[in-house]
Amino acid sequence: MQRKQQQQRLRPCRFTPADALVIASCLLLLTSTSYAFHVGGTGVILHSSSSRSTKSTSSSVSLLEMATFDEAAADQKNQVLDVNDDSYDVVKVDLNDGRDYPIYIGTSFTNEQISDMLTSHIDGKQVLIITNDRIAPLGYLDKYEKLLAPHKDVHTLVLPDGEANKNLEILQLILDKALEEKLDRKCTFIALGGGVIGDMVGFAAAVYQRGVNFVQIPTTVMAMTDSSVGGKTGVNHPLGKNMIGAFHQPQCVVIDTDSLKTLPDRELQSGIAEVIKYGLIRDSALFEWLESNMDKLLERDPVATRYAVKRSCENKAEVVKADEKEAGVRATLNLGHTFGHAIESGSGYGKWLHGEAVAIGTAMATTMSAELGWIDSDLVERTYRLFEKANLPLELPLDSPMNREIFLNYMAADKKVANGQLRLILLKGPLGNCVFTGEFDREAMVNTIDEFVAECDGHSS
Ligand SMILES: O=C(O)C(=O)C[C@@H](O)[C@H](O)[C@H](O)COP(=O)(O)O
Repeated sequence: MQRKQQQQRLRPCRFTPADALVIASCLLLLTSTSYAFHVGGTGVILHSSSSRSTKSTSSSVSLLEMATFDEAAADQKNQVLDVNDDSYDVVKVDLNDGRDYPIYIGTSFTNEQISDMLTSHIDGKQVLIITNDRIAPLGYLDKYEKLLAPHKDVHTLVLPDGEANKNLEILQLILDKALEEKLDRKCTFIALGGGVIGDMVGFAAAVYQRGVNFVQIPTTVMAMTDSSVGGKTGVNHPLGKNMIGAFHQPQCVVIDTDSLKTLPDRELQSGIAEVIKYGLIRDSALFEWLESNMDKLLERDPVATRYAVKRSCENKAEVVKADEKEAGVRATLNLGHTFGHAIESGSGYGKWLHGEAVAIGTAMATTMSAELGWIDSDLVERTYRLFEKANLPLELPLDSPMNREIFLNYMAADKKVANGQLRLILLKGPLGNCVFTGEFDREAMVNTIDEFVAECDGHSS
């Protein structure tokens, strides 16, 4: 492990009276009811408990409907898919009300294949392709525009790249464009880009004329393995990440892993954080495969890449099917995100790539799980080693503004807070098992935060 075992030499925090009040009330509120369930490994065990009532929620039904994933995946280690480069895979996202949709995953799709896929999922005549100013000059926008032009009335919009631009002001530009072009309710928005574009375009589609169709064409590992699937759309607010949004599912997701050829290394590594996440929370075989194949992923080996993308999409589709609107098990996809989102918001959007913040957040969740005695040190070491192999950060830099106060403030507003109680996803048991719970020792959480901020500027200032 490279991360230093930081001494808990805690200097007194300098809170203003107002800050102290906020934090004190957060900590008090966080000790109310508790609700936990356990997911992972070769099955799904539900154990929900509450100090006020015994909850038998609908999430128990969807949880138990989940397949036993590890059995099917038992032989994954060192295995790569026997895929023909000319073929493609389809992972289906099963939803109710006829909203099922396919995720097409291929390497070097032919123009005809792309055109067929897109036109078969775009009903109306009008299309608005939205991308960013990093993707557009690389030729992808031209390519999709030309492919659709013989069939559709195509409009395009290029937005500024980056997490700092995932906000209501930039979202407004999408709505302005749609209105200027007189796009009607039958139109389809196409999100061509990474997670920021996908989340924003999806949200614009959710609210434009109270909802129009949209299609995801992800171009980053982050978007291919996570954000383009499952219908979480939205924008950031200065007071919290993804705080304004909607659940709105796409018509289809078209993943051409060829587009990763132009992805900067840092972005590639950032996306791998979410792939590691699936391994940690529910797919131990994927984790083991990553332990053996990380080099191939970093070298952009097409077969390994496609395998990681497909496996991630299968995991995500399975969880989304079980719990589309995050009533329960879907929250497990948030491993490391409560800490990570606090880091993204508290450091200023754009300072960290999402996956980098999630990597540090996952290191925090892993450290806390170990401090609680829920996982053994071997799992902590394997987790750290895998993130290190992916060149992902596991600690905050010395110049980070983060401190305990900032962490707790953002975490108290996390979307998983219910009735004042903060719930976290923590690892528990062998690799591939996690819990979503509010029942944990607060001291372990605060100790973990203190350990990670001990040498940061934010702590000492
Ligand atoms: O799809 C989900 O559900 C996830 O939580 C996946 C996350 O990896 C993703 O970052 C998501 O956008 C976070 O959502 P949020 O609800 O925590 O804002």
